[in-house]
Amino acid sequence: MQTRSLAARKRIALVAHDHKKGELIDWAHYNRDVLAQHELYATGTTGTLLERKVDAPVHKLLSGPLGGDQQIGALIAEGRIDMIIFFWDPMETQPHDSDVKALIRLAVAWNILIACNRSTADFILTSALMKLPYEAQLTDYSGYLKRIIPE
Ligand SMILES: O=C(CO)COP(=O)(O)O
Repeated sequence: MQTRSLAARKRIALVAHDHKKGELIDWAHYNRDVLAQHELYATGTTGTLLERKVDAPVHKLLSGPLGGDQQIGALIAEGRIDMIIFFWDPMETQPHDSDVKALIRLAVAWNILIACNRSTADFILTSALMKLPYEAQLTDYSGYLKRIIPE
């Protein structure tokens, strides 16, 4: 079984759509002491707002619609993100809906922790595993990679 090792210090990506930014920033401020123990990433606008409320450095990527969601997806595929807190807006279509879907898909494909609402984020952040190393089991894609493509 292939696994991915998560260190005690997790690499967490935080992302929120515009109507959900207030909720995410409020949640992050409330949990700032715990979040400061981890390595934080965020899409551009979310990251700028976060830095003011969380006493910790934030790796800011591009704004979501300009490629930030895809950058997080790439980091997931490279094994460089452990967890996403993604407060996406269920009441509004986004110009980059395909990117949002792709990001959620990669999180599932790579068995990444993902919270899409505040309650789930609360349960994840208060898990005893947040302070411990963890071996995440990965789906075996070798059959897919070795599939025969007729020439
Ligand atoms: O659109 C987003 C996620 O899909 C968030 O991007 P921003 O944080 O740059 O607003």
